[in-house]
Amino acid sequence: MQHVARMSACRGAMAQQLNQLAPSCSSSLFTNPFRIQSVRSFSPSLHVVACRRSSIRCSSSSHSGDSEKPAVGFLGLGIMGTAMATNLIRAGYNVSVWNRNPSKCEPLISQGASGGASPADIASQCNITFAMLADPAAALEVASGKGGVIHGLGPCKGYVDVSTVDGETSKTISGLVKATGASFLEAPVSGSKKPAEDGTLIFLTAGDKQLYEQAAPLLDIMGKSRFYLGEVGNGAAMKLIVNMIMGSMMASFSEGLVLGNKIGLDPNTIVEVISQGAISAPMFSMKGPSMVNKKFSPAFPLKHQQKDLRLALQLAEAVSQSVPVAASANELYKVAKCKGLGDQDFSAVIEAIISK
Ligand SMILES: NC(=O)C1=CN([C@@H]2O[C@H](COP(=O)(O)OP(=O)(O)OC[C@H]3O[C@@H](n4cnc5c(N)ncnc54)[C@H](OP(=O)(O)O)[C@@H]3O)[C@@H](O)[C@H]2O)C=CC1
Ligand SMILES: O=CCCC(=O)O
Repeated sequence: MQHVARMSACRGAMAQQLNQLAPSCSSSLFTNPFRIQSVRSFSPSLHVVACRRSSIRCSSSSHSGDSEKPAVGFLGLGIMGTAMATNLIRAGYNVSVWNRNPSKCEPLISQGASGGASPADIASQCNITFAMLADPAAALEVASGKGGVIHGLGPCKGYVDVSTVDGETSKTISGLVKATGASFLEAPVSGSKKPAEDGTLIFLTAGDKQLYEQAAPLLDIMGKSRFYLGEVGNGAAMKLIVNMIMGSMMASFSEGLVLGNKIGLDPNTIVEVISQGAISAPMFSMKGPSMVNKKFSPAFPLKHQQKDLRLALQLAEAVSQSVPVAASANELYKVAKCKGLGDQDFSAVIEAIISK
């Protein structure tokens, strides 16, 4: 992990140097919103064609006076936000935190973070503010409700929303943020509680390219790779497609375990057989043993997986695309939610199948 962190730091510094050399330009890299730029495939040639909007080029001094590091805000300290903010604190950043339920700020404050009275308060103190919130309603509330982020934002500030929301919500937040003169990046993540703790998330970003570059050293502390996908909405769409596939895979895996068990096969052996074949996936190997033991300690809460399937179905509906497998999986997650399993891990969807 230290190795990953060191490599990320080097990549960030290298990108920064190259960006200082970057000419003002237009490039086909930016005309195709789906062109991918990832840390794993970092190459100087990708960065030297980076366009920079000088109008939002600002100094990044922190409130502690450390001009090397921006002051960072973090809003939303659930399973993911707590782990991500912790990594920023451990990397030596001045981090200010806020959570709706303030008790979740305490462990971070005891590690050196500052607290804030509201999202606006945090945004006004910080250069870059991250938000990791439950769903579109929460993301909108924190961005623009009473005491919301936009009341503390302004020119030279950046807002990075890493929550999983739909593209329309993200575009609405982007518009509100940009109206203050601040810049906006959507950056939902692939990876769950453990990758968040280990700093190995995958960021799916879209929006202001300069903010992407400014936030890169922070993303590289929290993650192992990052993709820049162009216009706001593309990061959200990528995330929803990944989670649509994941939700269907988990439902199908659950069906196999339940059927196999019913006809007398050892479910642990099913997990082992799958792990050695072409359909092996880390998710099956990680979740299988605890599912067999009916242990659903939440890493990715089931209610969020159902939200993501719902948003993916809306995305498909908007372009008249049939997604019958995902639609069917969504029904199972709805049943599981009705059975009171919303706060359990999403692998608890197996309980919706067992009762059928
Ligand atoms: N867990 C995972 O594996 C992953 C989750 N995600 C996504 O990340 C986001 C967060 O997930 P996770 O950390 O697991 O979720 P949690 O349920 O653990 O945390 C949700 C956070 O949102 C806050 N929140 C909810 N509603 C509101 C509101 N109306 N106003 C202000 N704050 C609100 C909660 O505050 P409070 O504490 O006060 O309730 C909490 O801080 C979700 O969009 C999820 O889909 C993405 C990748 C992986
Ligand atoms: O949104 C949650 C994703 C969980 C994962 O990628 O393992």
